[in-house]
Amino acid sequence: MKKFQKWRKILIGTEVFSFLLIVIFLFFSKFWGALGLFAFQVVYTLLFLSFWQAIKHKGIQMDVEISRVLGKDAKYALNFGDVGIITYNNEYVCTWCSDYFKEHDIDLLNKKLTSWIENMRSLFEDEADSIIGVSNNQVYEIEKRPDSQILYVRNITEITNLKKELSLRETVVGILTLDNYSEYQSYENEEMLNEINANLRGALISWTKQYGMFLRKLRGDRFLVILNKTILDDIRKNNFSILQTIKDKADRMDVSITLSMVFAYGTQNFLELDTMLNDLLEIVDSRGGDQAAIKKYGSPAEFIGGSSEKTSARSKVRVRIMAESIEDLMKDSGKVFVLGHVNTDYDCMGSALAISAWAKSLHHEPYIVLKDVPRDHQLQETMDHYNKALVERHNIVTEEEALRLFNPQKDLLIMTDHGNPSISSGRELLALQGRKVVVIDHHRRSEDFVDSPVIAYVESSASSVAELVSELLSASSSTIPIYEAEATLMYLGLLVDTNRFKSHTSERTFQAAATLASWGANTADAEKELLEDYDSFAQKNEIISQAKVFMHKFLIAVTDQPVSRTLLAQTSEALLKIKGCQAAFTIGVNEVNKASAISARSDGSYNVQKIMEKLGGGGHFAAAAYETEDLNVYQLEDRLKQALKEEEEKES
Ligand SMILES: Nc1ncnc2c1ncn2[C@@H]1O[C@@H]2COP(=O)(O)O[C@H]3[C@@H](O)[C@H](n4cnc5c(N)ncnc54)O[C@@H]3COP(=O)(O)O[C@H]2[C@H]1O
Ligand SMILES: [Mn+2]
Repeated sequence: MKKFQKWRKILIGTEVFSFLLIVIFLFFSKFWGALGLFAFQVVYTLLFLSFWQAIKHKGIQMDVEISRVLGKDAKYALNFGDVGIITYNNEYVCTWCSDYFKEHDIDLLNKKLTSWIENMRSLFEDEADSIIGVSNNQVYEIEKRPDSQILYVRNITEITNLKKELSLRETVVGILTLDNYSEYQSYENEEMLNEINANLRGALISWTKQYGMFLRKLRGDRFLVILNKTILDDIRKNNFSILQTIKDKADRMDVSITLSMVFAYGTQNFLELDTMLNDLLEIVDSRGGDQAAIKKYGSPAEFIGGSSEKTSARSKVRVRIMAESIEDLMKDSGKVFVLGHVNTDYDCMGSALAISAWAKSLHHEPYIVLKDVPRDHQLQETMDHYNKALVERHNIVTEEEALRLFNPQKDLLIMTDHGNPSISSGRELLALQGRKVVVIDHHRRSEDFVDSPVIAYVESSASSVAELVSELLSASSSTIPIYEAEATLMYLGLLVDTNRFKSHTSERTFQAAATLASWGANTADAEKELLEDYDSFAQKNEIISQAKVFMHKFLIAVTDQPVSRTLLAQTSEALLKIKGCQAAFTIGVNEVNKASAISARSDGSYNVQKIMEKLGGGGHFAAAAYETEDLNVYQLEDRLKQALKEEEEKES
């Protein structure tokens, strides 16, 4: 319309000019001339206005046909492909459109295009080259030609519906497992087993029937199910209520059996699905069972449930078998290299020392790859205290030194207190071809787990690796040189990881503590090692005073000052002492790498691991953490709050 504005100026110009002429005629008393001119002016104005009105109403429809612009063949091609073309002006008003729109009863000419499909805006604002929009239940794909004001439109309703339908019919395979069932099978009497089968297996079978799944028993405790995406969505909507049903029924019978389910989909390659299911089963098992894991091919796995901390299911038999297997592997290998995690803590160092002593007892040269790796400063102080004994009995080396000594064909790597190569002190060692790895860990296993370990002893039911290792060493028949220094460091690992026997403890934890005491742990002085200096005490209280209540049951404290990860952990632990606080989160800048870090703790009734995993971190049910260089502390606080809210909505 813009270029027609000049016509308005011409009209006004001529009107003024003829008005002046009329005045001049009147001045010279030429009445007839004035009257004639006036009549002409009226007719002229009326004509102009009606022309203007017509343009406004009908638009500047220049009678352009595609066939004239592009030739007849192109017009047929466009008709055949059912493609429409639109041109528009700077105000995003349609200035011309092809016959396609008339044929489909879409009236666009001279209308704002966004009034037809709202999200076309992103095309105009150059945010996207093509969009998918919906109008009148029809789905259109609209593409913009670069550097011009032309749009191509295609109706993709049918394809979209087919795709949706296809994805709903997509095959999903799953495996359902009753955790711990096999233990009962070996120890319980026939009568009890019958009751378990009738109650738990019965409930499971009728649940799968209710949803119309295909079900086949693989073992006494394991079932294969085949379903489709629609059914999976239904189960999800129901929040996998069967998990709770099984748990409740088991509670009533006083057996600790829970349900684990894994589902895989997203590929037609059944071998691929098989691998996905096996991986998921392992992950779910090492996360403690009682949960569902779903994985779409190519996307990260999603975990649902797991709202109970699994009670210890690690049988004495399993401990003995593990101890024997690890020992055999050490015997068959050359040197043994023990790897820990960065930000080394008591548990990691204590268990590394114990494994080093174990290897030594089998006459193998052990190396602990934890030299020059950032470590907790209290740990450093304790190690300084025991320096003489430690230097005498252990080789602590840098990764560089280890790389020179390491022979991938013969030597053995043992990862302790971690299973994720990216936080390992031996990242480059782990990347070498043909290396043999053993993992001993108590963290719930995440997806970033080291590739093809020979043995993975991952027990999330254990309080600490110190607990696991003290059991392993007790089961070994060799005489292991562990004295006060090693035992005290392990005992401190146990103390810190259980927040001084307050969380994540089981009967086995206290047994481990007793074992460590019998090996010479200085339990009386251990507490003293954990005393804080005044500065960190003051800093901690300063952060605590900033803490705010969130959603009535969380406490969140934020500081933009550089602090140690340990201080963040200690602050969250301190916040838990406040009444009504189910989970505490402390956010600060990690003094080592300047990343924004969160340390999360719960009183055991809330799963903080789930929240940290949602952000990209990990940990355990009651103690978890996350670190990122992409957000500042306040942005991280917002992300955390959002995650807490989302989780709450999901739960309700
Ligand atoms: N970037 C990340 N991504 C994914 N997961 C992450 C992560 N950073 C930490 N985690 C996980 O979160 C758990 C808690 O870490 P956080 O730093 O709060 O707490 C750590 C550590 O800061 C704290 N700590 C170390 N020395 C301490 C001391 N002297 N006094 C008190 N607490 C201490 O004890 C906890 C030992 O944690 P543990 O290794 O068993 O378990 C860790 C680890 O599993
Ligand atoms: Mn640790």
